[in-house]
Amino acid sequence: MAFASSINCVGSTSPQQCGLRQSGDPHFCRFNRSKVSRHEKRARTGSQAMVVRSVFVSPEIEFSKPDWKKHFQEDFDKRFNLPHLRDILDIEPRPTTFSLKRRGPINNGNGAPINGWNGYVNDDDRALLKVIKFASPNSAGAECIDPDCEWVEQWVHRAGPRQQIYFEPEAVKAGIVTCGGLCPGLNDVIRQIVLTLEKYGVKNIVGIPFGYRGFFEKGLSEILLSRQVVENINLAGGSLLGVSRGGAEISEIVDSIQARGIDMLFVLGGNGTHAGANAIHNECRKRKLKVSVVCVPKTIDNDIQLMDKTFGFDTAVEAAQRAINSAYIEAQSAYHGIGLVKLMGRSSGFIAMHASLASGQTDVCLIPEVPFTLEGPSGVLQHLEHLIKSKGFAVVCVAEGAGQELLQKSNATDASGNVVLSDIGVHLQQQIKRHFKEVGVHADVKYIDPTYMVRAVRANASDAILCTVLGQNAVHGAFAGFSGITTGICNTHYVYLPIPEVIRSPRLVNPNSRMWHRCLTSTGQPDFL
Ligand SMILES: Nc1ncnc2c1ncn2[C@@H]1O[C@H](COP(=O)(O)OP(=O)(O)O)[C@@H](O)[C@H]1O
Ligand SMILES: O=P(O)(O)OC[C@H]1O[C@](O)(COP(=O)(O)O)[C@@H](O)[C@@H]1O
Ligand SMILES: [Mg+2]
Repeated sequence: MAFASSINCVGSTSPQQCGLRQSGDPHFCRFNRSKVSRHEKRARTGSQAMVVRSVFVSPEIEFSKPDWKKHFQEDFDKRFNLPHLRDILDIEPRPTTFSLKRRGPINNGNGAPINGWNGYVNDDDRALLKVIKFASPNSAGAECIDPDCEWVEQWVHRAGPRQQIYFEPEAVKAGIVTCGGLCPGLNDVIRQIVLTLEKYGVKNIVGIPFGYRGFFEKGLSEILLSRQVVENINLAGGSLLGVSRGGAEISEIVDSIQARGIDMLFVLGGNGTHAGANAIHNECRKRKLKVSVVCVPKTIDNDIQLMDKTFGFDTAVEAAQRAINSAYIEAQSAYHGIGLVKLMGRSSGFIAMHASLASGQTDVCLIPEVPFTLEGPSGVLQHLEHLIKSKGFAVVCVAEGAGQELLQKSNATDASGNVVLSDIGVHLQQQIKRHFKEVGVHADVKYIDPTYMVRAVRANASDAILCTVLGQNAVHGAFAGFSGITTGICNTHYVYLPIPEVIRSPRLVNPNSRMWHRCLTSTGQPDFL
């Protein structure tokens, strides 16, 4: 199948770069050979007609048929439809208790707005997911649906308060849980969820300690939450509730949800946490429980699909940039100094790329999505030698998941099943020292690993705002009766998305994107291949 391998993602050479590492989904960014005749023709004539997809496209869509767009859109609407408690339960809504006006009634008691004023989101409101119309699959950063990159509208559900709600606030017990690793802004989101729940009139709010484990591990008890408890928690990093990996026993968790009488569960976490939340949602459905499971994506790596960014990412970049700045000062002040900074990014190099761009002080940025060699005339070490000889110092920024193929694999996994990576930072440090010793050139290598310092800081202003909106929207989503959804910012608008769509694969830096090209322009680095 020479053809299939020739039309993988733009600029990618491995399945990981197509988002296949976790999803194993062969359709994520590869066309079905038998159904793409025009594309095939182009590929065979040798042009660079390779296409990156921003969304999954069902293998059933036949691009050779004139009505493929209609089928795509029907399929898209079906997949992005939000699961609702009504799907399994015979329930009626009631007018909301969430008031948008300070004084006086906002509706006449049955939900109809007074004087035509209406500050609520309509269930039929939609936001456009993608706004660039690419002229060809070869346009920089093109994300296409079909081989010819035609314009296709992709509408997703708008987030926000609804006029009708599906819970009696006074009777609601709400739970909040934070899973995975830390991320700046967790406390901001917890705080906003609590404040918004109280605004609806909810009185029974609890935190589940230390992630999913808190549901069933002995000795861990619920933390009562109220405005008073959460008032100042946003002033510190970390999570008031604690976090953990592993321990996602779905049926035990749902038993525990039932035993505790939880009606709404707010789950803050990354890809793994979302998979767990979706499983909890499905188990609740199976048991016909009136439980709303709503996620807020938390990942410092910024690796959740479809979203502009996740909370904490801006803050992480700011903190990472300070580490790069220190490496720069150290390198510049030393005779033949080389500053080396390792940043987080298990499979996605967003922090390394953005921190390099923000600082403007990086000469070499290495990320998991872009393969590189260390040795040889086009290798990283030769380039560093050139930098030392030409400008006297150099700064390297590497993401933890970069260059794993150069290292010995440990085969170890953490409690959540994530592969424990080999340390590329330490490896680079050793290899740089060895190389310069071998070529007889003095080099003073200063290695900085600020990863946990980056993760532990409190959210900056822009993240604090993002956390506020996402926390509030999570509560609005639960009261609206949705379950199995997550909240996010897509193309500057706030939306709800069904969980499976955002965790098909981790979001990766597109090596053909303008942003990666800007990073290369800024660092001045060559291809290391
Ligand atoms: N596929 C999965 N199904 C159910 N639960 C999962 C899955 N993957 C991870 N989890 C659980 O989600 C939690 C967080 O996962 P982890 O990968 O550590 O962090 P993150 O959610 O940030 O990716 C852990 O408790 C883990 O056991
Ligand atoms: O040492 P820990 O706590 O397992 O965290 C390390 C990992 O956390 C991450 O920041 C990702 O965390 P999440 O999986 O929670 O999103 C990775 O970049 C890093 O590999
Ligand atoms: Mg994860």
